[in-house]
Amino acid sequence: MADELTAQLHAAMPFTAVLGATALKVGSDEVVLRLDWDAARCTSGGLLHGGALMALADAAGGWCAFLNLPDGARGTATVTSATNFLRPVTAGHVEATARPLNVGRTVIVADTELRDADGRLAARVTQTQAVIR
Ligand SMILES: CC(C)(COP(=O)(O)OP(=O)(O)OC[C@H]1O[C@@H](n2cnc3c(N)ncnc32)[C@H](O)[C@@H]1OP(=O)(O)O)[C@@H](O)C(=O)NCCC(=O)NCCSC(=O)Cc1ccccc1
Repeated sequence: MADELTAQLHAAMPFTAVLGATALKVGSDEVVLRLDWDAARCTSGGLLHGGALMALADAAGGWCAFLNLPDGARGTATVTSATNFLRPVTAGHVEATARPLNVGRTVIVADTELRDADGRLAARVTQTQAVIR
């Protein structure tokens, strides 16, 4: 099941394959993606790169927004994204859980928590996704 979801993720958003993200759960109420810590994904000091964390969160939030699109919409695009990095990820993995904060006619706001392998909140991302018709 996870392999199938990951194949869907990589087909829909090819950069997630380059990133090395995997999909654990996909639904309109919650999308969960995962990224393993790896030295190649780090900035200095062995910290998982902020851009990698933001890319993971964007993919989770974007997929969640897509699954909440109103009838007649054909897609979604990120128009703003705000991130707070609350603690570094230096080992293990990080999981991004995206949920819809508000589903509007023209804009969907997704709220995404990134937690480390111990379940600690490492970052929080709020994204605004445009509804494309
Ligand atoms: C250090 C601080 C910024 C502030 O912490 P505070 O508000 O004072 O919070 P608090 O005291 O509660 O500590 C919480 C935890 O913080 C850590 N820690 C705290 N102090 C120190 C210290 N002196 N030294 C070392 N670590 C320290 C420690 O783990 C601690 O946990 P513990 O208590 O040991 O269990 C923290 O929020 C942090 O590391 N955030 C993550 C930053 C990050 O990983 N950014 C991404 C990579 S950068 C990038 O790629 C750029 C980029 C971005 C975007 C795009 C492209 C590129």
